[in-house]
Amino acid sequence: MVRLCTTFLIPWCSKKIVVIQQAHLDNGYNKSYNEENGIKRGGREMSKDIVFCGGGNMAENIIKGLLYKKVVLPENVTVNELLPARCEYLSKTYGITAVTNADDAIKRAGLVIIAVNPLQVPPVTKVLNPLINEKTIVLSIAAGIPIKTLENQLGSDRKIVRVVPNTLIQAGSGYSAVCMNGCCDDQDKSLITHVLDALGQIMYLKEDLFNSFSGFSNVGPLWLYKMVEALTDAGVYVGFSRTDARNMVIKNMLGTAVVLEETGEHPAVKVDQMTSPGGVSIEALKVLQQGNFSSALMNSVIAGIDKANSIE
Ligand SMILES: NC(=O)C1=CN([C@@H]2O[C@H](COP(=O)(O)OP(=O)(O)OC[C@H]3O[C@@H](n4cnc5c(N)ncnc54)[C@H](O)[C@@H]3O)[C@@H](O)[C@H]2O)C=CC1
Ligand SMILES: O=C(O)[C@@H]1CCC=N1
Repeated sequence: MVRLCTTFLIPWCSKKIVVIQQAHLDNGYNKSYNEENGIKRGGREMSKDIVFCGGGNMAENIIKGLLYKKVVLPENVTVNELLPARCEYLSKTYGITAVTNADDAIKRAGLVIIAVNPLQVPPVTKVLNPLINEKTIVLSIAAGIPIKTLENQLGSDRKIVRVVPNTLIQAGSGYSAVCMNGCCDDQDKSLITHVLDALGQIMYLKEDLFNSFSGFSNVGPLWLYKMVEALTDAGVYVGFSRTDARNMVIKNMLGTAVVLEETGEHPAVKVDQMTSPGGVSIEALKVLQQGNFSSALMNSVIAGIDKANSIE
């Protein structure tokens, strides 16, 4: 099951609201990848070929997003992946080319995306080095590998982009952080923006904020998943079925996000409005404060950022 975003206009509000709805993988999301299933050739596809080095989870999520949003056509995507079984899966599922040696495709590519684990980056850049040229954009999503390191391996005259990708690509919501070296120009920036737009929102950041971005925004869904889990358990504890409890929590979470985004109000204002004197909410809030909820979250964010700093 994946989630698709649909925009609706609601009567009392001039802005569009994004409503996340569920769709079965086999019924829609996947179909649009495959031209035989009637993919429409819009006018926004990239004219350049994309090569992914590494065809793991992140590469697959990005490919899904790009194909679903029609940023590229399947015939313009090649994956260079070590594992033959993975190549077979990716090419069958998405109609793209996935091979263990993609040297020719790399030579032709406008954009090469490094999507291997950080320790696997040096062997990949060694392969790329003789195959890319000063026009190729090399975009790396490898956590904790700075642009300087990539420049050392590929040449400081190469166009290099570093991205910490959104972890909620499936929902098309969540920020990706981007920075690029001095070889990239405005045209490269608009191409990268166009590509990353398909995954969610984009934030251009100085590279020295990347570890903080990883520990705060990229890890972000983790705290929300844990909150859904804990609240669902609480719902079960007080007698609701697990399904009902989960549904209630998820709708509350979606609704809360919509209210905050649409009104721009501080969450404390909304809490003030909910807490009637001597009522139920203020009682719940008192006990939550005793559990040091805010402090636990802040410490957890800091721990993630510390870890990111220690890896780099
Ligand atoms: N998983 C996540 O939520 C996030 C991951 N990242 C970064 O994305 C990168 C990829 O992560 P995942 O997709 O989760 O890893 P993964 O382990 O699922 O995928 C890596 C793939 O690269 C292949 N590979 C290894 N060496 C290769 C080589 N020399 N040539 C071609 N293919 C090779 C492996 O066989 C594997 O399929 C990592 O650097 C990670 O730091 C960044 C943000 C979030
Ligand atoms: O845990 C990690 O290393 C990365 C950062 C956010 C998601 N995965």
